[in-house]
Amino acid sequence: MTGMSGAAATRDGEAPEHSPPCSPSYDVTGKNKVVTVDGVRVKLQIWDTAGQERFRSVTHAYYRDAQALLLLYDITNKSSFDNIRAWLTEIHEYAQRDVVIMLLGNKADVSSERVIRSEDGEILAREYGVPFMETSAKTGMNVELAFLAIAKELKSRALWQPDGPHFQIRDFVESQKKQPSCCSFL
Ligand SMILES: Nc1nc2c(ncn2[C@@H]2O[C@H](COP(=O)(O)OP(=O)(O)OP(=O)(O)O)[C@@H](O)[C@H]2O)c(=O)[nH]1
Repeated sequence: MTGMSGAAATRDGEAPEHSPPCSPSYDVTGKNKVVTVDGVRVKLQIWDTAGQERFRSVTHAYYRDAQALLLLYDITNKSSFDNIRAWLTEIHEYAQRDVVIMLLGNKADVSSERVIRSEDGEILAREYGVPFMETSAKTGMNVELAFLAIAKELKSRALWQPDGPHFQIRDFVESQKKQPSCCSFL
């Protein structure tokens, strides 16, 4: 999966306030995920874009109401990485100003075909002030962590108090993320 996925959170059992409209370009089925954060079940309603090639035709309504956006590139595909800047420009223009953004470099299991270094993802993420990690949908590396971090951030915002502790999503991701096992070809 490359491109963008959006998420909106509710406490489990509540109906989401906003849903993306129906379109053949988006998979809006079967993507609800419940994450338990400190005893609170947070339901994430997740939807995907169909792939980076079609990002220009994305209907902005799909992510206008998203509370979180996961931007995925494929570490074996340079154009998917190059498209991330265009996604970020779109987000800046059309998404909610306080949307939670996370950058993910997927397919970290196929190190032999890697063309994007982990540092390149880190540099891009730092430039935009967003958390970053590499993932593998195949092995599951860091996948649960990505959803957990989003759920924690959204729960923290929902329960925000001026004097309360503030969850720092970037620190959390940095402290928890696993690095891909390195590097049989080096
Ligand atoms: N090895 C490996 N393969 C993956 C991983 N994630 C996805 N794939 C494979 O990559 C291919 C494309 O995955 P998709 O999820 O369809 O990617 P997409 O960018 O959403 O593609 P479109 O929806 O067709 O635009 C599939 O064959 C997946 O099995 C991963 O982390 N590791």
